Amino acid sequence: MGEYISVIVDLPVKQVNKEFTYHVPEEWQDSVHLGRKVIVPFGNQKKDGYVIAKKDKAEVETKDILEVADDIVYFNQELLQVAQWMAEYYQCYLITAIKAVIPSGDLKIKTKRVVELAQSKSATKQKINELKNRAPKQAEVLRYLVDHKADLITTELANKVDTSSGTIRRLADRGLVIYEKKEVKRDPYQNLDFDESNNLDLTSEQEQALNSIMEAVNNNQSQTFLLKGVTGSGKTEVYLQAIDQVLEQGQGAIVLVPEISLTPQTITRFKGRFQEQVAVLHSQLSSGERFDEWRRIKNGEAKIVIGARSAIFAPLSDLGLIIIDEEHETTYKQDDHPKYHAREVAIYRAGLKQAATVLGTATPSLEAYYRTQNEDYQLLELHNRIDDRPMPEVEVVDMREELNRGNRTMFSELLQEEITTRLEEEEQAIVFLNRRGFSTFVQCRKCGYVMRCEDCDVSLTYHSNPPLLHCHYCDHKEKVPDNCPECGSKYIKYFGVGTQKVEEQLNELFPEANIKRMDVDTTRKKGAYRRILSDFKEHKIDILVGTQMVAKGHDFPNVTLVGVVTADTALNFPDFRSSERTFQLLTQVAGRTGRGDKGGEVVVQSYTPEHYSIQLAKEHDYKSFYEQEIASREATSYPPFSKLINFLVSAEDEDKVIKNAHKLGELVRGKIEILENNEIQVLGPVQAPLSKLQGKFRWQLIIKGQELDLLREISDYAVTELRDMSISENVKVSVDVDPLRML
Ligand SMILES: Nc1ncnc2c1ncn2[C@@H]1O[C@H](COP(=O)(O)OP(=O)(O)OP(=O)(O)O)[C@@H](O)[C@H]1O
Ligand SMILES: [Zn+2]
Repeated sequence: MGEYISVIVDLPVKQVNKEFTYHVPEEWQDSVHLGRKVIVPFGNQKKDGYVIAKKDKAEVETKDILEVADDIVYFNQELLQVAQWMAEYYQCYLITAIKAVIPSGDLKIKTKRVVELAQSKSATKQKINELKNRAPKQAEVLRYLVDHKADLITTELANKVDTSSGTIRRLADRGLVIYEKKEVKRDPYQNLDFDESNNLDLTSEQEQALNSIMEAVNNNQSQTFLLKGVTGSGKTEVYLQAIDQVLEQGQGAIVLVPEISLTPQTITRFKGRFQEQVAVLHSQLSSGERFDEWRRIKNGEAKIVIGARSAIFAPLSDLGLIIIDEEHETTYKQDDHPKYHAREVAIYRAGLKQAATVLGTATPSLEAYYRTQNEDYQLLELHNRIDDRPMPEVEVVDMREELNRGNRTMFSELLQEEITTRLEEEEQAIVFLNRRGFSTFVQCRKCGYVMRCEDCDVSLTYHSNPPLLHCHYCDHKEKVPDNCPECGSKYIKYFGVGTQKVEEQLNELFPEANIKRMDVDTTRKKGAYRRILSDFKEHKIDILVGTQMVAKGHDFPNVTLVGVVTADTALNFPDFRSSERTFQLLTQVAGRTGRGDKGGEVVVQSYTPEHYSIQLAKEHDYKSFYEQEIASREATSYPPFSKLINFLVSAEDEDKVIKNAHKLGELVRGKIEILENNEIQVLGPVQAPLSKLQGKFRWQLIIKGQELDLLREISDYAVTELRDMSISENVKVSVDVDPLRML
C-alpha cells in the first residue's frame, strides 16, 4: 500500500507547476505521507518537494526519493486545499501557495540537557543517607532533585545548591543522575504578566450580535458576519465571548488583526482572558519563536491563534470560528505571490470546516458592506459606544482660510487652543499625520530640481536626526547636497511636513508638555513600541505624535483630543479607493478619543474640507458615505461591480518594459476578440504611477469584467504567450487578482 507519492517540487517555474510521482523505498513507506517534505532527484539536481498524496501505482516510470527531509508534517488535507484554492484563485504556482501556508525559516526544535534522577525517589533517598556525611554537597543535589521537578541544566542545578558542576559530574559517574534531552519552548511572552479578565455583562446590542454568531457556530454553518460597530462599541468583547463558547465546544478560533494593531494592549486582552491557550503569530517574532507557537497550535496546546494576515494558515485542527478585526485594512492583502486577501482565504477555509467568520470594523470596506446588501453576509450592528458615550465632536478647519488670516504655521488656531486646554486639564492628545520624516521633499529654489531616489521614481524625504535624505520605498539614504546637483546653486529648500517636523514645532509651541513621536523611525528597536504605549497609558506623555501607528486600535480613556494635521494626503492618490481610505482613516483616528467619561474632540485640518469623505466622517455617517461611494463605483463599474486583474510589467531596461507592456496589451485584446466578449474592458498599458522602483521601470495594464473566470483565462493565455516570446527575457510580469493598490 502506498508505495508511490505525488510530490510538488520546490521550483517555482511554469513547467514544474504540476505533480510528479516518485517511488518510496520500503524503509520510509510508513513515515512518508501527506504534508511531509522529501528530497527527490529532479533532472540531474536534488530538490525539496512536498508530498500531496500517496498512491498505489505509478502511471509512468518513477525514481526513488533520496531522503526524508525532517520529521515535520507541514500541512494536512485542509491546508493543502487552501493552498490549491489560492494557487487557482490568485494565479500562482502551487509551490508558492504551499510555502505561504507552512512555517519558514529556522525550523529546529530547541533542546537542553537537563539533569534527572537515575533511580526512583525511594532508592535515591537511601543514597542520600549514605552520602550525607561523606559527600554532603552531592547529597544536597540529590535532595534538591527529589523535592523539585525543575528541568535544570548542570550549571543551573549547581547554582541552586551552591556547588560546582564537578559535584554533578561525580553523581553521574556514580550512576545516580543522568542527563536527558528536553525540549525548550521559546515563549516570546514569558516575562509578561497578564491581568486576568472575566466576561463582562454584555449590552443588549452585544448580546444580540453574540447570539447570532453562536447560532451559526452551533449549527455548523459557514456563515460570514459583518459586525459593524462604531469605534469603542465593544466589538472585542463580542469576539472574546464568542471564542469562549467555541472553546467550550472543544473547537478553536483564529483572530486576525492588522500587524499595526497587534499591540501589547490587544495581546494582553486575549492572553488575560485565555492565558496560555493563546498563541501569537506575527513578523516580529524570530522564526524559532514562530515555529514553537506553530507547534503549540498543531499539537492542540493552543486553541486560539491571534496574529497578522498569515495566521489564517494556522494549523488548528478543529476550527470553529474566524475573526477578522478591522476587516477594511489593506494589510490583509499580501503584496507578493500569492497575492491573497486574508478575508477571502478565511471565508474559503471556514467553508471547508463549516466554521463561522466574523468581519469586524467601524468602517466596512465597500465590498464587504455590499455583500450584506445582497445577503451574502449577515449584518450585525453596534450603533452605540459602551455606556452610551457620545461619539466625539469633529471640527473641520479650512487651512486656506487660516493662511488668509496670516497663520503660517502648520497648526490652526483652533488646534492650538484645544491642545492648550488639554494640557491645563491634564488630559492627553494624539496628533496624527500620515507622513514620517521631517520634510517630504527637498527642492532647489533656483531651478526647481527635486532630489529623487536614483533607483525609485519618488522624491527623497528629509530626516533631521541624523540629517539625511531617505527613500521611503527602498530605504536608500544619502547626504543632503550643499549645492543643487542640477544647476549648482546654494538655494536648497525643504518643503512639506512630516511627523518629525510636527514634533519639533509642538515642542516649540508647548515647551512644558511632554511630547513623544511614534512612527516606524522611533519604534525600530525591540520593545520601543511597547514602551511608548505604556508611557502614554501612564500619562508620562501628554501629546503623542505619529503616523497610522497612533491612529488605530488603542483604547486610552484619558485621550480627549485628536488632531489631524492634514486630512488630504490620501485623497490625492491616483486610486479609485482614495475617498474610501480617507473616510476610514479619519473615522479610525477620531475614534481614539472620547473613550473615557470625559468626552472627546477631534480637529481635522484640510485644504479640501468640502470633500464628502471628510464631511461624512465628521458626521460619523457611514451609511451616507456608503451610498454616495457605491453609486460612483456603479457608475464607473469598479469593484464591487466588477472584478479586476492588474498586470505589472517591470525590468531594468525601460524600452523592454514598454515593448512588453504593449505586446501584453495586444495579446489580451486579441484573446478578448476571440472570446467575442464586449463586456471586458482593458485599461492601458500605461506607465505605473510609481514608474520606477528599486532600479526597475514599471508599466501596468488592468482588465476589468464581471466574470473572474474569464479574466483569468485571458490572463493565463496572455502571460503564457508572452513568456514564450524572446522579447520577454529578463522582464517580470506579475499578476494581481483583486488588486487593492494600483501604484
Ligand atoms: N459590555 C461591556 N461593559 C463594560 N465595558 C465594556 C463592555 N464591552 C466593552 N467594554 C469596554 O469598552 C471599551 C471599548 O471596547 P472595545 O475596545 O472592545 O471596542 P471596539 O469596538 O473594539 O473599539 P475600536 O473599534 O474603536 O478599536 C473597552 O475598554 C472595553 O473593555
Ligand atoms: Zn529608492
